[in-house]
Amino acid sequence: MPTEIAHAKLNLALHVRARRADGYHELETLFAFVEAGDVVTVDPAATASFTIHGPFAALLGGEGDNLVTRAAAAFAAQFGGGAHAITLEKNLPVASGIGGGSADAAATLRALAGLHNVALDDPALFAIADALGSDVPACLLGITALGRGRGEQLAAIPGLPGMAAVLVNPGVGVSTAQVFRGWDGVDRGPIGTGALLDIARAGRNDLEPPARAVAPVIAEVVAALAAQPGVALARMSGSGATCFALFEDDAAAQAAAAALSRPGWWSIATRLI
Ligand SMILES: C[C@@](CO)(OP(=O)(O)O)[C@H](O)COP(=O)(O)OP(=O)(O)OC[C@H]1O[C@@H](n2ccc(N)nc2=O)[C@H](O)[C@@H]1O
Ligand SMILES: Nc1ncnc2c1ncn2[C@@H]1O[C@H](COP(=O)(O)OP(=O)(O)O)[C@@H](O)[C@H]1O
Repeated sequence: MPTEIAHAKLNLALHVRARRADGYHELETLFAFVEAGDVVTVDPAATASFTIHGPFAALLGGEGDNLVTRAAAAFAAQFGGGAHAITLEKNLPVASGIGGGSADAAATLRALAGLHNVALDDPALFAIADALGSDVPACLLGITALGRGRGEQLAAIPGLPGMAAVLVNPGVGVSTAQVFRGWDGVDRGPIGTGALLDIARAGRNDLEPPARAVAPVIAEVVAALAAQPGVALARMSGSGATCFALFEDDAAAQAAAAALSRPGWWSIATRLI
């Protein structure tokens, strides 16, 4: 049964550079992925079906409109391949800045591409990902990369595989569009050059102030992560509200995840891939 992990995405830094006429924003972002993720399974079937289960399934409001089924429909329109039985194990919080929906769509495309002998670097597959959302091309590749444009212009960069990471979501969903609308319009400059951890630490997430205005608890989460022993970087990811921290070792990450376990909060220790 073709199974793909929809790895959670982190924005180790996210610089908003300009507002565009098409309603999107010009970004520079350091994309990284962690081991933790949703799980998508795709099987050829006589009739199409889609089921969601897992800890955050209820937050998706049923099996109707979903980035997984949208990805499957776009794949079928382009490449054919017949009907599929698709399941989604929803382990990641929804609308949370770690690209859960984007990662699910990308995992669906990877599974279908594998089943139907479509190369992962097929430009038509990339075009489907691009049309599904700004983060879907990055999730399709699933590698550490510098993203430009609205996030779809990708250049691979050396990552930090195995580095310990903690993800914490304070249980509030925030709208990506609303957070972008709250950006103050000030271009604070590009991401630097050098080793990933150095340029990430020297960078910032320009969406953190507008996200904090929507969900003030984000400031508390970042401060709590930054105060943990062994922390190398603590920041909000994407448009929030999930925050992450990178740690010297797994033991420090596990201790931090335990220290940040509060009622209504989701926290996990994982690793960069
Ligand atoms: C902020 C980021 C950073 O990686 O991540 P998330 O918070 O979603 O995880 C992404 O840029 C989000 O990408 P994605 O979630 O795919 O967004 P899309 O569906 O393309 O766009 C949703 C809305 O966000 C705004 N948007 C998105 C991307 C961008 N570069 N500029 C924008 O202004 C637009 O208002 C758009 O209508
Ligand atoms: N499979 C999916 N998983 C998560 N969200 C989905 C999915 N399909 C559609 N969505 C919708 O996409 C929106 C963005 O979700 P998500 O990708 O989790 O957030 P973000 O892009 O902020 O990380 C949510 O509001 C949700 O309703």
